[in-house]
Amino acid sequence: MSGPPMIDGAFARWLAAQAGAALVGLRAEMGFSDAGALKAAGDKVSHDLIRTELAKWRPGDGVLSEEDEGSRLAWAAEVNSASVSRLTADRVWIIDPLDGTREFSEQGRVDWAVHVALWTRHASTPHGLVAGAVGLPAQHRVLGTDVPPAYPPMTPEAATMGGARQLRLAASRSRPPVFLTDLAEEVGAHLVPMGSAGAKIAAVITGEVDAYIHAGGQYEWDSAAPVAVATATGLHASRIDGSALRYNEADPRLPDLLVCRKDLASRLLAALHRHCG
Ligand SMILES: Nc1ncnc2c1ncn2[C@@H]1O[C@H](COP(=O)(O)O)[C@@H](OP(=O)(O)O)[C@H]1O
Ligand SMILES: [Mg+2]
Repeated sequence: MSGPPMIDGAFARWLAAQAGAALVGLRAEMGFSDAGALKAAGDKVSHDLIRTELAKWRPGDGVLSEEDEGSRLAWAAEVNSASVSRLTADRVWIIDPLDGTREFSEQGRVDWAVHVALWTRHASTPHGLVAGAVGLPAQHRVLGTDVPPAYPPMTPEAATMGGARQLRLAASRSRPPVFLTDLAEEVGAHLVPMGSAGAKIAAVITGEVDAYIHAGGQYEWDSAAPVAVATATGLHASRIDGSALRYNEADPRLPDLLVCRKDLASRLLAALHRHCG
């Protein structure tokens, strides 16, 4: 019997591709006249598909999903954390079935993504992410830890900061951190507004932008898969105070992060310290 790949990284890529194809089909079928209906259907179709395949092919693993009330409310007072199975599981899939839901509902936009990451309790890295894939269906690509992309090229202009080419900082289209305009001016950068944390981190991975800074709110599922791929590629990924990103915590809120090439990390962290430390 043929099935999806056995190896977790390749399985994550397969799952992201399956969900991506379903989402592309949904956009074609529903059109863009009712954005609210398209967003709701996109979240549901992708979540149901990923949940079904995980239950079938990885039945013993835990799941933390944006669309799953049970895992989402693990920190809330009314939920007994002992009853949340992912908190005692050794392997937990952290998924965002549709990241950049808003952009998904806008015709022509390609900055939306499917996130599939695997966290394990005994991983050797602080973030604990051992596999991951970021599907970018409208860009016809999936980035994954199974075949980590090449480290992005470093141009001499970017290395000198303030040289001929300005640094490019990806930022949320709809909720950029309030300090980011001042910070960008200070480090000689210009902002590149984009939807979806996955699409922005993918843009750092491919070298389209030099860094992604976010603050003010996000959850583990918004960054787990893209951070897994970014770090497999050798990029820097941390909280904006430089501390480690941690996943499968009882409280899945993970409100800020910096992803960039390693050569830029200390300068951007110093600037972040000045602007919001
Ligand atoms: N202040 C905030 N609070 C909570 N979530 C936020 C947030 N800012 C961004 N996000 C989430 O991070 C993802 C990327 O956001 P953005 O496109 O603005 O960069 C989106 O995920 P979803 O599309 O999965 O909801 C969005 O909901
Ligand atoms: Mg998201």
